[in-house]
Amino acid sequence: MRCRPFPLSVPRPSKRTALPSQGRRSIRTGVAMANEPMENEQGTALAAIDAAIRIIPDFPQPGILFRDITPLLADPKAFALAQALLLERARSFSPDAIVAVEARGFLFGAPLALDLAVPLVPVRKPGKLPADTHSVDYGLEYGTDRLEIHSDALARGARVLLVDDLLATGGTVRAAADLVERLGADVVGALFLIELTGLGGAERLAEAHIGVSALLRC
Ligand SMILES: O=P(O)(O)OC[C@H]1O[C@H](OP(=O)(O)OP(=O)(O)O)[C@H](O)[C@@H]1O
Ligand SMILES: Nc1ncnc2[nH]cnc12
Repeated sequence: MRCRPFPLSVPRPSKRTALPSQGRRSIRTGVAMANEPMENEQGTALAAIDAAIRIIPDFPQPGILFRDITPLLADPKAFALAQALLLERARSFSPDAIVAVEARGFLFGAPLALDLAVPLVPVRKPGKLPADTHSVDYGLEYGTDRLEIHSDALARGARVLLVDDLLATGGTVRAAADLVERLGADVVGALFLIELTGLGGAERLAEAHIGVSALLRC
């Protein structure tokens, strides 16, 4: 395994809040389980997810080790495992809305919003959203960019879970959090497939009081 599994850093849903459909289910089959040891099954699933992520050196520029999720997307079993584990974590935040960041964040955020039956709100690159927007500039591991959100996308006080594929410097999700807060909603956490450690992302989000959960740490 090239990345380390990142254990649950948020409380599991309590029996009180768990719906019948939220009970423990086999990651492989989706079937409810009685006493199977969750940790071993998670470890196996995380190893399969990790194995489906390809590392491309020097993309998009020299010195960057690019984590390519396209083999994961092309492997329905590994993709389903990743979504099942992300869903378990997402539930524990009890979000009212999922805010997902263009483009790769959409791939993981959209199925989570459907499974949780909460609104999906896209945060997009500039010039893509047709109605009135708020925008913010931010820095990337490789370059700078701007993000936008529709001004009417979130209710004031909504509990928002931010979703993206990967946390590097934290600039993207910090910018998305700024947009959410400008709309008067509350960021309850940030969920990732991969956290790259050593780039200060989790620390940067902690400064903004945003807790991070990720399936893999690299
Ligand atoms: O933590 P950070 O340093 O901000 O980096 C992480 C962001 O970088 C990547 O997106 P990218 O901007 O490359 O866009 P894409 O999803 O459209 O490929 C990735 O999907 C995250 O959104
Ligand atoms: N190293 C990396 N691999 C994939 N996506 C990224 N986004 C920012 N840094 C990245």
